[in-house]
Amino acid sequence: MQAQLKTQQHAPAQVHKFGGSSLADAQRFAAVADILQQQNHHQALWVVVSAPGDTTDALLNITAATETQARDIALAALQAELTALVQQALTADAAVLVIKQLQQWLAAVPDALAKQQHNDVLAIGERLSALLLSEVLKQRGFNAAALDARDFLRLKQHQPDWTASAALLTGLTQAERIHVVTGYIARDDKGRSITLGRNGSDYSATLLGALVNATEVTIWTDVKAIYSADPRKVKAALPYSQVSWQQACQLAQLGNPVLHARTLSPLTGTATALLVRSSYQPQHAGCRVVQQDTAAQECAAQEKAQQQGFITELDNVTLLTLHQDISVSAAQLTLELQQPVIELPQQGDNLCWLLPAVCAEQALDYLAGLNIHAVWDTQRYYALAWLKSDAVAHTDTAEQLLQQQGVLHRYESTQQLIWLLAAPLPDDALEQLHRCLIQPQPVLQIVVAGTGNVGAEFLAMLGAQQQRFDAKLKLNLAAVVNSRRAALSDSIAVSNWQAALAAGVAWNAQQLAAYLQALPAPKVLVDITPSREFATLYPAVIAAGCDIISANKQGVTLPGTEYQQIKRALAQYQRQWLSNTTCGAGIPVQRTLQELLSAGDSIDEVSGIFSGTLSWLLCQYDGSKPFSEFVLQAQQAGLTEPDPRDDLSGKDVQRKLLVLARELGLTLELDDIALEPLLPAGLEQDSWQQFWPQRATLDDVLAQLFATAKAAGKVLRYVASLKLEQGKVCATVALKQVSADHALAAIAPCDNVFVIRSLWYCDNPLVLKGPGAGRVVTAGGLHADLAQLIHQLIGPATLPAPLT
Ligand SMILES: NC(=O)C1=CN([C@@H]2O[C@H](COP(=O)(O)OP(=O)(O)OC[C@H]3O[C@@H](n4cnc5c(N)ncnc54)[C@H](O)[C@@H]3O)[C@@H](O)[C@H]2O)C=CC1
Ligand SMILES: N[C@@H](CC=O)C(=O)O
Repeated sequence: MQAQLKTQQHAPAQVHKFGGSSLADAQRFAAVADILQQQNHHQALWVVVSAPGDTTDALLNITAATETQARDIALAALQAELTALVQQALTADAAVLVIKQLQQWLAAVPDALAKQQHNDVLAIGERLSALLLSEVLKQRGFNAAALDARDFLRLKQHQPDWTASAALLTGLTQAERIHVVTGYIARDDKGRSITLGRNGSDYSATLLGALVNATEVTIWTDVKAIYSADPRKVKAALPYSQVSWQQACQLAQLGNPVLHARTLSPLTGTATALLVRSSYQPQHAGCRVVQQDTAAQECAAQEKAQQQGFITELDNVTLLTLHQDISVSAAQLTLELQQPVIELPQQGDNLCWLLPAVCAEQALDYLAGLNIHAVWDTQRYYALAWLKSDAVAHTDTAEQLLQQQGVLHRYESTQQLIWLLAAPLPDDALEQLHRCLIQPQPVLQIVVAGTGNVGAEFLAMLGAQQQRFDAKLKLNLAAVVNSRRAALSDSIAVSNWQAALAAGVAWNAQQLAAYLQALPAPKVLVDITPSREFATLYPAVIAAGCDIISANKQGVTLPGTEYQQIKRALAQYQRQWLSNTTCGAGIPVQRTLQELLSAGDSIDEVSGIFSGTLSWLLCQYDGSKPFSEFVLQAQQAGLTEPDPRDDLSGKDVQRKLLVLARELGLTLELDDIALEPLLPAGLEQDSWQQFWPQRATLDDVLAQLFATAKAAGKVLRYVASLKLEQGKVCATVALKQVSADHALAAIAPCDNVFVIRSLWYCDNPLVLKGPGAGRVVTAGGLHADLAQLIHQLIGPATLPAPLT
């Protein structure tokens, strides 16, 4: 039947469902309108709404009131509350009409109750939400109208009557209109109002999704994902960004509160995607329940599903034992009771069903009506179910833990394990169990931006790092990005990153931020690009919960206001930014300065050779061939900046000096550092390709400088200096001639030298020396930063045994 319905719908459609908490007050109505405004309006937009806040509970109390006076007081209180909501959400003119309508509905309540039409009373909450939201949307200029689901949605013995519903809906649909539909209510085949029970509005949304053949149905709620366990109890619960349809069905059967079996049923086997998103955090991409309608999707979803486990709990449940030859299934009883009924793996000849104790008597009555005899075990249990994953091979520790808590029954199938206990697990035991069953090791999500010289080397080393830390922590490569593409695939095999990137997509900043948001913490972005534009994304990256490791010097040298903005974001979100490779590549110069300062030393001067490229060039150049040929050689060895003129102009050294100045807490800008470039003026213009034909000018200047120095018995060195004297800062970057016995003369090509003078290192300075550029040392330095983050997660490193 659903296949026929699809052919009646032409325009692609989306359904968005908002629950009571998403519509609790006027601000929430405005937030919902904001969300709808941002949707793709080329698709027909259908909205399904629950009653505002606790309105349904208030209406249930009114229907249950036994005294007229108590009922009227409750009605008056509800009217006052809802009137205030309407007045706050709408302009005065629009509010008048809605309030008048509300008054009419509430005035009709006593009569409806007298006629036992309780469901008509319960419908008032959803009717108000639909009317109010459609008016809010109209105020924003949209063509919107409220639609009472009872005008088209028909159910016969709990089952949707697709033919009748589709025919009625066709007559009510208007093109280019946002239809705001009441959730939770429908009519039966006799035309009576019915309610759809617990989470009925979610069911309304998926029924509507099937009727209009929606491409997506989004359930907007107050959680941003489907979690591996209840995130209110288990802090380390993992928010999954995708679950398979099969997993969602199993979770629903186990009574998971996010999605219910009935919600899933109208869309099972269709092409409609189901999303769970938070209306409080609409920037999160949420969780997608994936239909497995293509081989590729099925494969990817299954692979993922095998790695994702879940723990769900049900308190106050009881057992029904039935003979196996019965004509009704647990799924049918679930529909009848609108409560989860879990069929336990069979042990012996009988069937065993687990269900909430509150509805046990109702279940027995229903079964008795079908002449089915069931035995009720009146013991109340706490049930803990584990939906298995391939990530966990054995459960010994979990079993031991649960035995200590007193397991009464245990049921296992290939996909699930259910334990019944006498009392709920304390939260710390649940946390421990989560560690055993869901995440035996913490996972650090790593996103790598930049796959050039250094980036490719970093990725090449990552496989070995994964193995080194394997026993304690999983390093998951969650994305690889370069200037053209992004592989945003949750889990990329490190050996396969090139292929993953080649199959990746063009990306933009918003997509990347949303992807980072959705990744479970802890997560780190490693910036190995040379891009200033990329560095400006840091505040959004930090807001998405990522730590940052950067080799990119652009972020650490942004103008003070932008740099401070990043620092503020780090403080706000309590994240870290490690940037040791931005100066001296793998040499731990910033770390040394940090340690000295934190121990109470005060730094007076940092000077020396900060450029590996220039150090290499000036050590290697002997006048035998043009200087530019050495530059090419350095570039090919991966020593230079992507554009080597960044080195030759001294700009790169100027940046490094600023990095160290900021490390010392100085509020310097790049222009505060006097710069004497090696590159003749004018040659820094245009592209590297345009520069190349003009290289003779550079070659001539260097030949002359070299000859002069040689004649004086000296060598050329490009020297940076940062001096702090009586509160004054003097920062310079310049070419120097130094004599052969000078400390900066006796270096190996590519060496950096950092000479640190301080209160404690006064007459005899502290000197750090070693290769300051190159793929391997820089990628190694990035891994040193990464290791620092890792050790914060898993504890300090175990050092190798001392040499004997
Ligand atoms: N080569 C060295 O010895 C050292 C390099 N560094 C720094 O490492 C960084 C990378 O250097 P290389 O690997 O040599 O550069 P590269 O030019 O070989 O690679 C740069 C990578 O960044 C990507 N990229 C550029 N703009 C991007 C953007 N806006 N968004 C995303 N990706 C972008 C490119 O597609 C490329 O994959 C630079 O910032 C450099 O200053 C730092 C210390 C030492
Ligand atoms: N070109 C740079 C590379 C590292 O930052 C340098 O050698 O200074």
